Amino acid sequence: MITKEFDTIAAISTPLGEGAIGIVRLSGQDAITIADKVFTGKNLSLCDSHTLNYGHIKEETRTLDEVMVGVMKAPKTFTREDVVEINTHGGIAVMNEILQLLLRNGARMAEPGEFTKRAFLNGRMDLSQAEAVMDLIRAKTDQAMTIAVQQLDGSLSTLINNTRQNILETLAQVEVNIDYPEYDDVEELTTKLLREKTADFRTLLDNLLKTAKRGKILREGLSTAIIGRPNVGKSSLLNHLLREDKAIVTDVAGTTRDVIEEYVNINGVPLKLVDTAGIRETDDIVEKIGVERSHKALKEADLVLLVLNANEALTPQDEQLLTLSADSNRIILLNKTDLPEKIELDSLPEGVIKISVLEDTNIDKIEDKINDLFFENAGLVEQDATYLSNSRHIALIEQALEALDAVNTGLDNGMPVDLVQVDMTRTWEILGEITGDAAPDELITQLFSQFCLGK
Ligand SMILES: Nc1nc2c(c(=O)[nH]1)N(C=O)[C@@H](CNc1ccc(C(=O)N[C@@H](CCC(=O)O)C(=O)O)cc1)CN2
Ligand SMILES: Nc1nc2c(ncn2[C@@H]2O[C@H](COP(=O)(O)OP(=O)(O)OP(=O)(O)O)[C@@H](O)[C@H]2O)c(=O)[nH]1
Ligand SMILES: [Mg+2]
Repeated sequence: MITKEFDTIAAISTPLGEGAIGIVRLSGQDAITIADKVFTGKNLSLCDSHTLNYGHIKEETRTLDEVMVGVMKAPKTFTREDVVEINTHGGIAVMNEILQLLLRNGARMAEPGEFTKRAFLNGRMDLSQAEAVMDLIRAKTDQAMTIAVQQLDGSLSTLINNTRQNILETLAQVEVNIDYPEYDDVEELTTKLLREKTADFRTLLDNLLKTAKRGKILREGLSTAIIGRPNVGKSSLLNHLLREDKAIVTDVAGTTRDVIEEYVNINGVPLKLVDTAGIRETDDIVEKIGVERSHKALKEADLVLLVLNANEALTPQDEQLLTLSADSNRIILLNKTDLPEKIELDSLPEGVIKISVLEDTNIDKIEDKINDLFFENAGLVEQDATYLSNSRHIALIEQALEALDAVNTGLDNGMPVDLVQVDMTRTWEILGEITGDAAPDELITQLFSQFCLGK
């Protein structure tokens, strides 16, 4: 493996706070020479690879810090270049001064994501794996983490590479048929092959796309709106699910004026809970804006928790909300069942859950129901499954499916095989954008620019 030659970059790779330890990282062909200029201790160029070495960082006679320096020699490193990691005390001033010193000694300030970009450009990982590095850093739940680690490990890459290889082989077979038409029915044979293969690829990509909905929820959270008319106990429910008092709860109708957003974890799935202002006709300007936002939250939500008061008869507002939410993924909650039941159960849709936030009755049933609705009772990520969770990948798989549809349409319309081949080739190219084999430079620049500094 020949690595491309780049200049030597430097950045602080740990958070810029008051950490116990901070890491200032160098990568590039001069990394070790530059580090040796400022490090007193062993001669780093003589050290074994993947060793940690004690010493001091000095600028002439002034000592900047007492450090440990990690040396990793190309090509067996994260970037496939020489990498030096100076483990400093984690103060902002210390890390900054050491970084500046390295820059004065010939290193260049790294751009966001540039270390990972080099790992990609030098062939250590493909684009989907580089994206997984970022997903992993951003993961907020166990499950989002599991998906990212699997992708970093190359699960998606393998699936895409195998499919692309399969497409190439199909295209090659078609070429052979065209070039050596030994049989009279070569046209028929070729069409049959293309049809069968297209169906196979479709099934595979369709199944992959089906994981996307779940993958997206696991990564971004399930946006959940709690709606209901004033005073039914929406904020109480939010607080209960959060196990803390985030929203103000009073017996005054119209207490919540604005939308409150909070995250809770249910079986490893993040719910982005949105508490809304009780929906009612109102003249109060602040409350009015809140109510409009509630309508918006309802429209945008993946899941709606509609709260009704069991202790009161159904009101026209309740009816309105029942209609409004009828097309959403909805769970109807009858709250305050600790009080005498006055609501007419017959007039409600099936599957209502009777709860009491006050007495903590049946709240766990809500969690079960969410599992039923979104994860068919299998909330956990399967260890070996490949999930699509990145919207760029999802869009590309959709495009690849469209290209396969075009192959089918072409075959149906009796188009010449070489024209059908064009759409098959396009499928191959689109899939290549996922792994970066066929990604334009601008895309690569844009993707890595979203990374954090020092990564
Ligand atoms: N200090 C430190 N910790 C870190 C990183 C880092 O760069 N530095 N990483 C950065 O993201 C992650 C670990 N990723 C890494 C991936 C590959 C190699 C590496 O040297 N790979 C060699 C194999 C070396 C060996 O087998 O001994 C290789 O792939 O050839 C190092 C770190 C998380 N923790
Ligand atoms: N008895 C009983 N009271 C409850 C229950 N849940 C909430 N409450 C009470 O109902 C009142 C209203 O609760 P909130 O949570 O503020 O209601 P809300 O739906 O957020 O009201 P708005 O913000 O005004 O729309 C408070 O006095 C709560 O203590 C319950 O399960 N049983
Ligand atoms: Mg409220």
